[in-house]
Amino acid sequence: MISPSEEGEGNSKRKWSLQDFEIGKPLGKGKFGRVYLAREVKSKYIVALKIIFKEQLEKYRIHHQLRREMEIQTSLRHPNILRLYGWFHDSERIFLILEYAYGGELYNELRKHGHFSEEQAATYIASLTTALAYCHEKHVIHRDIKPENLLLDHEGRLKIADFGWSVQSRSKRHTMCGTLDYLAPEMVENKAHDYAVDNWTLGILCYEFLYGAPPFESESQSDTFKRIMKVDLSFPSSPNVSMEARNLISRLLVKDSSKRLSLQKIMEHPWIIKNANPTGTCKK
Ligand SMILES: Nc1ncnc2c1ncn2[C@@H]1O[C@H](COP(=O)(O)OP(=O)(O)OP(=O)(O)O)[C@@H](O)[C@H]1O
Repeated sequence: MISPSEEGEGNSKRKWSLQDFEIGKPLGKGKFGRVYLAREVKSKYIVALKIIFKEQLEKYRIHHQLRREMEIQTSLRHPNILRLYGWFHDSERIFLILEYAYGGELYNELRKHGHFSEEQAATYIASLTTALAYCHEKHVIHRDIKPENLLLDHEGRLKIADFGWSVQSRSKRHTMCGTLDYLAPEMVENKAHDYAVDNWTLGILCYEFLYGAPPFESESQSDTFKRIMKVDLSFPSSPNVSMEARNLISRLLVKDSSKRLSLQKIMEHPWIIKNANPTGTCKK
């Protein structure tokens, strides 16, 4: 079966419309739209159709952001990045034709189990690392990697979704964005930042995957802020978390962004080598 994109390159040759799809059950609701399971009539290919109301985009003045998100996501081809096959619109709505992630949000898995095993956590971190290396090669910094933006396919393979906050750039950035818990010190302080912000986030996620909560979580935003700035990191005693895992986390949560472990070094780290499943799949 061919995917909608293989019929024509992106949106340039193939013009999609609502008639090309049978709409199925709702998959979820976001801030700006709803997502439905859908099937392309001709190929019977299953996709997720995200519907965004133009009125909402105008109200929140995010049409430029969405356009950027769509352009970035259509240009990326990686097994751990959710495909955006194309888009179309009518007078009121914009429709995004997305790869369907059968396993839903990684966040739900994490909440259901409390934390992941070392094998699962390492597999997700390795998947994220290869996907980010690919993004960085293309000069894309994601900047909003958090469990809610990570989906799972039918084999438990991680897919990065939601490029709303990502930027395509060769220079250091200054914009403030994202949820505080996952932000690197240079972003909290609004200093210039570069690709190493994603490496910090990998450290945060690795901690959260293994312990069930992000490391600097606090009662208030200002306390989280202070803890990030101090890199106030502690490891609760847990029989499930090895010394090697803690070593990797400590080498990513480093204030000086130039001293953080590189993506290549993450892939060579003993904890990843020992625990990550090379197929990238995780059976529950
Ligand atoms: N491609 C997909 N495959 C399966 N489920 C999806 C897919 N995309 C979204 N979903 C589900 O639909 C829900 C809403 O997605 P959506 O992207 O609109 O919300 P969001 O991630 O909260 O983003 P935003 O904050 O930008 O609105 C998600 O929580 C997810 O469970």
